[in-house]
Amino acid sequence: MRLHRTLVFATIDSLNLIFNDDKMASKVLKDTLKRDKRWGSRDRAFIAETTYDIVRWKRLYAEIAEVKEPYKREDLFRMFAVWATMKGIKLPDWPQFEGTPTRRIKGRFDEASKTRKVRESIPDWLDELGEKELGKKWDKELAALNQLADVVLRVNPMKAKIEDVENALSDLDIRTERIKGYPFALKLVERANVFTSDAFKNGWFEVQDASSQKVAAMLDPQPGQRIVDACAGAGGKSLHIASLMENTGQVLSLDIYQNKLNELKRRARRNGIHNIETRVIDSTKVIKKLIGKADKVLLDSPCTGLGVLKRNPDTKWKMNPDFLAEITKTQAEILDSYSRMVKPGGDLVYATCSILPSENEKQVKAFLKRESGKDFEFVKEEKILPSKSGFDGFYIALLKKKTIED
Ligand SMILES: C[S@@+](CC[C@H](N)C(=O)[O-])C[C@H]1O[C@@H](n2cnc3c(N)ncnc32)[C@H](O)[C@@H]1O
Repeated sequence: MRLHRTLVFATIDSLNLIFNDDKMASKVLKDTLKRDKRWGSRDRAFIAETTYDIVRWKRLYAEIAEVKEPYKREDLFRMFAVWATMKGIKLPDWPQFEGTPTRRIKGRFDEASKTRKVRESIPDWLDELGEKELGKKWDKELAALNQLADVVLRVNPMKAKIEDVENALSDLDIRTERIKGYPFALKLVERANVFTSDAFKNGWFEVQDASSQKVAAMLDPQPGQRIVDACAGAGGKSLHIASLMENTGQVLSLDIYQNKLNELKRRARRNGIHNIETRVIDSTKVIKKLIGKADKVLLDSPCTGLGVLKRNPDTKWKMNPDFLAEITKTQAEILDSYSRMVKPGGDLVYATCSILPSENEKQVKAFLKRESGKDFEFVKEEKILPSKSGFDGFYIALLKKKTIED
């Protein structure tokens, strides 16, 4: 592989914004990739994949390159040189790479790999937290969370059948595979930009990880029901739920951010979905008005996002040790307050994209012991571990609200 100056420079610029200006990787890349219209899909893929790789392995590469934060521009080039050397890519004779000790890099890699937190490239506090919460399982999960995420699609049954999407993408030379046990999922055999396809523009599918597709399945929405998706965000789960209800009944999608709900509405239009109504939670009244009104409530709760590190590797650098305490408090408040929307005999699904017991099963157990949870009983839960599923880490619990006679 030959390295192109503009692409390497765009990668270095992106890393500078992510590491030194605390910008989110996804947002930085979105902007960077708009910079030059002449870039083809391979050029864009190079910038995005290389940037994400170096973000994922930041601690390991920094240790090998012997650079410390805040990274100067030449430090970022040294980290890039480590990335290229580890991939077996020959460095060009640019001044930025002068004197790179290519042979020593491999030796330093072996040395650095002896310590888990350096080998797996994770901050000390997060490594300690993972071990405290997951014990021996942490080793395997941490390694799995450093694997590149697959691109998984969810076919929208309101617009297309799974074979329609397979054929449409195959016409564009994009190969897909079905995933056993996930009726609407298609996995891309190789990464590709599917967003420019007509099939996507016409709402035939959304990009949604396989584990995330299990959340609506656990909720088991039925046509005609009234379902509240209380932390709906941009609507990944709302769209799935609404499509399973075949555009009947009502999905009420709530969030504290109006801009996310606006995006949800745009996606619903593209998906041909008409049974979603959005409401921003701007006061406690929004929830109060809905007490006892929903057949089912989904709490796809805000969380540390530790289950989706393979997709968002910058989370591990942006999170801080206080965040877990803050977020578990919010999760408990959400459970206490929003569970009141479930009608007697109705269902409550609590989900996170985390693998930490304190955000998951411990949170549910504590809720069931509190006054607010006394009318609910535990039905089942699924703990999806990245090492076992190969997809994102998720937790999903189903609780039932007792009927008045109970
Ligand atoms: C895990 S994300 C939801 C993802 C979304 N359900 C999807 O499938 O695309 C959690 C969401 O909870 C929202 N949120 C945070 N605090 C909240 C609160 N107190 N009440 C309701 N939503 C909240 C966030 O804005 C975020 O969109």
